[in-house]
Amino acid sequence: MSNTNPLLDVTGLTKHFPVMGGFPFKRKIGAVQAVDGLDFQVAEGESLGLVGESGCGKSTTGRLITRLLEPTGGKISYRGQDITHAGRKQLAPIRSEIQMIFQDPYASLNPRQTVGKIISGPMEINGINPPGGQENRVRELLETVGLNPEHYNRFPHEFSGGQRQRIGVARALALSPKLIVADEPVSALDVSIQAQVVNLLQDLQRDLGIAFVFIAHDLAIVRHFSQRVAVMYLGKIVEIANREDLYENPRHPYTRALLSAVPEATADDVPARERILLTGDVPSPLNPPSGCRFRTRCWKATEKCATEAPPLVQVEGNKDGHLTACHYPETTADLAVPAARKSL
Ligand SMILES: Nc1ncnc2c1ncn2[C@@H]1O[C@H](COP(=O)(O)OP(=O)(O)OP(=O)(O)O)[C@@H](O)[C@H]1O
Repeated sequence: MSNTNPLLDVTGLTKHFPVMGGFPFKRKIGAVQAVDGLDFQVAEGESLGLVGESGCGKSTTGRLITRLLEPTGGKISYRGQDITHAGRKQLAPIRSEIQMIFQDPYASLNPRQTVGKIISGPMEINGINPPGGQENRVRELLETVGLNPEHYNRFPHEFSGGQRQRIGVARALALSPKLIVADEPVSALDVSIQAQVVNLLQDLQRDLGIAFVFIAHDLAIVRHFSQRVAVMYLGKIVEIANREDLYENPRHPYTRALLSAVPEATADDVPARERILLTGDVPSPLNPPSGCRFRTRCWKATEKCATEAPPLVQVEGNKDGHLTACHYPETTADLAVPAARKSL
């Protein structure tokens, strides 16, 4: 990706949710460090996958980018404009360009509104009357997402999960966005339907040049969709790289462990990737480990990992934006042999 004029430029993005307690007067007794100092860019028309286990801060990141949440720190620039703390008025023209698709196609559509009303909603709110009228545009959008335009007057409960997600996609397209944040858009769908919706999003990215931040807990889904992938762990990006580099040469032990859980078809003479089972739970973001946050589950951790947080830096010998945050990144030699695990 070109780093000149990214569509979205995020630096040091942080969101800490205050935790209140105490009696009789409630006061702040701590903070959930949901997102803690993220740096990444998204180029025009590019798809970035954001991957990690439940609770690592993916949805919070999506909501910060779309400014549904107010950041605690850091900076969000959209087309060179600082929108970190932009008010309603400054955000108005940008709101139409950045849209979100949600995980649950059942909860995200108003059951009392017709499909036509749901999809034209964003046009209505923004006072946009396209040439040919709103109804015409909605019918076009239904076709774009692979639904019959005759569905215009029907209600969400008349549709399957996959069809409902297509309606959600049509609504996101209504204002011709430049960037769509798709938050686990297929994880609530049957496996047989997931690929169809991913293919639809892929077509939109290619044909309409829309950039995507595609949030998923599953590296397998992101693999076919994203040109670049960022792996998150406990509020931090631990590795970010082009798709090929990330899947073929993971440098962070956590990425390697996540990838080892992705089923793969191998030829008879190629050994299957060794499965790395991480022990222990993800620590609480209320009180994350010192130094490297992954160290309590990492087979390579040393004293240094407990005292020094590793910065996200360029992988040695790689000039193409492959970054990792690890004091002891995996080497090509490491990847050839099973990970030696040790308890900490
Ligand atoms: N409004 C909130 N108030 C307090 N804590 C929150 C709030 N929203 C999220 N969190 C916490 O922030 C952390 C990150 O949550 P987030 O939903 O961003 O993670 P995620 O990676 O998207 O997980 P999932 O895949 O389960 O949605 C979690 O510990 C979560 O409990």
